[in-house]
Amino acid sequence: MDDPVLLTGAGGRVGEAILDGLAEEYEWRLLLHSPPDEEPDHEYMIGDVTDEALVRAAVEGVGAIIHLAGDPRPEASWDSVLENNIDGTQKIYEAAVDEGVEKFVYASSNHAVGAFETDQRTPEMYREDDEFLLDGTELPRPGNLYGVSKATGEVLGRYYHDTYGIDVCNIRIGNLTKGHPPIDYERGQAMWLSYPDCAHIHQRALEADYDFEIVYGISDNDRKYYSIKRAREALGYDPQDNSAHFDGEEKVVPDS
Ligand SMILES: NC(=O)C1=CN([C@@H]2O[C@H](COP(=O)(O)OP(=O)(O)OC[C@H]3O[C@@H](n4cnc5c(N)ncnc54)[C@H](O)[C@@H]3O)[C@@H](O)[C@H]2O)C=CC1
Ligand SMILES: O=C1O[C@H](COP(=O)(O)O)[C@@H](O)[C@H](O)[C@H]1O
Repeated sequence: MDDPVLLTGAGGRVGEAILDGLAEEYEWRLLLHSPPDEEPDHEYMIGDVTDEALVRAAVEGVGAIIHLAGDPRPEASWDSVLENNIDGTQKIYEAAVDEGVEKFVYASSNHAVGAFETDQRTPEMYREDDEFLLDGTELPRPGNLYGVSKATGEVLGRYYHDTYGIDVCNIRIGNLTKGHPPIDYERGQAMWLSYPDCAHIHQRALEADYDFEIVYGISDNDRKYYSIKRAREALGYDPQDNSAHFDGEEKVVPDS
């Protein structure tokens, strides 16, 4: 990717993981919601993704967009996800297709399919010996309004891809936790995404050739109920981390 890459929501956790791993790899344009405490090392703009004029200025001249900005709280209200997640995502897509942006990488979520985790399946589905596996071809099944907004973002991508030809990769991110998997949280361990694997899957989404994809963004955890086969095949994703290699905060299985 030779053109600049717009990273919305750059001041958040996923943005931190991406910039930790890929700061030097691209010419970044960061979209921040509020003024940063420290001067970023990259070009940046400040504003809200629901501000059409700001969004058009942010998108001008970029070749790809990683769209993270939004309300990430599973308990977020309808008013908040409608404005920040759904309207904000539609405004970015509209500006992207008008600008001729090639690739749109969208931060979807495990919560777009959270209602597959039924009382009958849990907690067994979070364990290594359980065979239940979602692969991205299933219909969305959100368990909260935040999940509805993430599924809607995927559908917006489908529309903008089919109508305008923009390449779209929806990454259903699991549980991003820095340094080690979540502790005493089986579900979180099954869908852990390490910071390095988060940067890597986003780099692959910027580099790979595809049309429209829905993939799961988790590390190569022994416990898993999301398949990473499609991410491997479509993107060339090759995760290096596994929550089973940690005992609490300690990594107990060394890198091979
Ligand atoms: N952290 C995780 O484990 C997961 C995150 N995601 C998704 O990844 C994205 C980023 O999440 P995090 O980094 O964890 O959240 P975060 O809250 O740390 O970062 C989100 C950033 O977006 C900004 N933002 C929110 N509304 C905005 C608006 N209307 N205009 C401009 N900026 C706005 C916030 O100020 C914040 O800097 C979200 O879309 C979330 O749904 C999905 C699955 C898992
Ligand atoms: O989509 C998201 O998912 C992660 C993981 O979900 P959780 O139910 O295990 O907390 C969540 O932490 C993050 O805030 C959210 O945006």
